[in-house]
Amino acid sequence: MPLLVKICGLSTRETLDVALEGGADMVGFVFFPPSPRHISLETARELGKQAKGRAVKVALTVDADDATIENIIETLRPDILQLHGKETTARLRDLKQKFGLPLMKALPVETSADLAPLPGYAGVADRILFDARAPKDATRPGGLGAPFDWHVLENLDLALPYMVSGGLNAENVAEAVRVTRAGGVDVSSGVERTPGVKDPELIRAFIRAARATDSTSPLPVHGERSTAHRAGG
Ligand SMILES: O=C(O)c1ccccc1NCC(=O)[C@H](O)[C@H](O)COP(=O)(O)O
Repeated sequence: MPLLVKICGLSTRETLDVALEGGADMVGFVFFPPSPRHISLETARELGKQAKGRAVKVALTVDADDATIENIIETLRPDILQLHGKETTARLRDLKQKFGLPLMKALPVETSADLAPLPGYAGVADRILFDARAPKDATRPGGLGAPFDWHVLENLDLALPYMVSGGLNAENVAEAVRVTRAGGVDVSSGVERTPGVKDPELIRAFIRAARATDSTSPLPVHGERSTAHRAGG
């Protein structure tokens, strides 16, 4: 099954179009004011219309309250919510009940000890995103362009679909997939010129490199790699 490719932190019509034309399965929009990729609700409405039906729309939030999520849903019309903060399993259950959207929980990874919360999340999340744990003094919990040790996931046996992110780029994405056997990859910094400024050529190169793993990977993949466009979750 083909690898799912997500381009995150899109904020302009032009770069969103490059990602969609390039064949991204998922496009991510950041709603976190301290981030250089944060978009307004007005922009969300515009980009949401542009991406509709062409890729899975992912709304990324960090410990957002209900009102914020409600506004995002009303404007972007996301297919899935990416939770990139310290959201608990109880909060996931609550969000699922209130908004009825598939949930992707981002899990910060540095060592294998970071996988301990997985069984709890596996009961309520629709997929997991393994991302590099941000340094303590970071201004945001993700989108920092730093990889984690992919070998931490080497022996992972997870029934849930999962994706990997953190410092990916066109050069290292094949190795990340080989080691982690993830069903999807997610990139932001690796397709940018400077934080928040996406580069069309880097987006195209990343999607090409990720797609190339489909024909080269001899290993079974553990993450879901199929109906993202339809299901979103
Ligand atoms: O992108 C941000 O600014 C951001 C802010 C707050 C939480 C998460 C954020 N980004 C997450 C992502 O874009 C990806 O899911 C992932 O972390 C990959 O980031 P990168 O290492 O930059 O490729």
